[in-house]
Amino acid sequence: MDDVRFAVLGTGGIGRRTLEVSQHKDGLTAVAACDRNGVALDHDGLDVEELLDATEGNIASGPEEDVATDGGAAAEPVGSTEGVKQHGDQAGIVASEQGSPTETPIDDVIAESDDIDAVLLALPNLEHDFIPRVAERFAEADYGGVLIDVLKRSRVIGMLDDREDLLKESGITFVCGAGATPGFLTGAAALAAQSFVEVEEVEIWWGVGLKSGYEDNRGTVREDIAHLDGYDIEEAREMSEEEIEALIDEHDGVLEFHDMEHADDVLLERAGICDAEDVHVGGVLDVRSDEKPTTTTVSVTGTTFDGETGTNTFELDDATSMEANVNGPALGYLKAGVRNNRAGHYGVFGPADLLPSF
Ligand SMILES: NC(=O)c1ccc[n+]([C@@H]2O[C@H](COP(=O)([O-])OP(=O)(O)OC[C@H]3O[C@@H](n4cnc5c(N)ncnc54)[C@H](O)[C@@H]3O)[C@@H](O)[C@H]2O)c1
Repeated sequence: MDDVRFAVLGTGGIGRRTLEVSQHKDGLTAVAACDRNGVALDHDGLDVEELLDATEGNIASGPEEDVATDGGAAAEPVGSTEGVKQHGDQAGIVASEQGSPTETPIDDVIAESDDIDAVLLALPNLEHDFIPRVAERFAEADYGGVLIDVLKRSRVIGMLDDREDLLKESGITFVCGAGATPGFLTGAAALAAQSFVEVEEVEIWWGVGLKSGYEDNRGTVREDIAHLDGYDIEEAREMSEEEIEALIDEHDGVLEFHDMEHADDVLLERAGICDAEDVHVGGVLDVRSDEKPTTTTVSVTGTTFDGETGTNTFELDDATSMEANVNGPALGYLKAGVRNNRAGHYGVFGPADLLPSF
């Protein structure tokens, strides 16, 4: 496992950090990266430092309305720059000396995918079928490697399962929901459940302090707003940057979420650990402080074989940031995906499927 060549689709808040964290992990070489405007490719390995410097404060983020909803090439960007955070001359990857502008960034990576072991999809998920459709395009091109996403919404997992035959035929190992929650914390719940023969409830409660990362994570914040009472995904997608700022002001920078539609539920159910309805996810996001507003915990309550009822709790240190807890696990799951792919295990896998079975 010392020769994993990987690509990142989307170099926003998450994708950039994945590239950065990968430099601290063994055996990972970034060979391709793209955003909505450009692509950087080098099979000998990208100069990650240069790419990060060029895109610092210069992410081609933005609302999803400029991503077409039908399949194929139409899913490429169509040029709107509304909401794009662009402090340099050019937005995103094209500001790097390794980047080239393109109308077809994802297809450009697919064209090179014979020499790529794994592709992390750090793309927005405001169009729920966007990531499944991207997976389909890789399968149609006969890609035989790992695809991995960090998406959050439960309903997307079914859309991936619907495409499992196509993915298997192509030799793709798709690891879904492999960020922090779902991802890291789903895996923690799967481990914590091992004491029990019956799991009654899984409670995930997260805290994120995002002051210094706020600019870089506006895509994620927009998606989270859709989970607030009175909001849905369409409204969140259509909100202007000013409306988002006004909403954040109203809450003094602190947003609290309950009963979020996070795929930890279906991912734990498909691994046989508990019913999706017994999984509850909520948390607190503070965009004005780097301190976590609350400690992130996963509590799994269940009954042991000898009739005891107990709660196993997994707690993250407040010193570990959201970026550390999304990207470390995403790359860890990516490596686990490559191990499985090389062993001929194809199809759709959740984080809990890569851990001890229940
Ligand atoms: N599971 C977790 O714990 C977790 C945590 C945080 C974020 N996320 C998810 O990560 C994803 C990315 O979030 P982010 O904050 O990095 O978003 P972002 O808006 O900062 O970045 C998105 C990137 O995708 C690119 N992009 C958009 N449309 C594209 C297209 N058609 N072709 C090529 N590139 C395109 C953009 O240019 C940008 O580089 C979101 O779906 C978010 O929900 C998951």
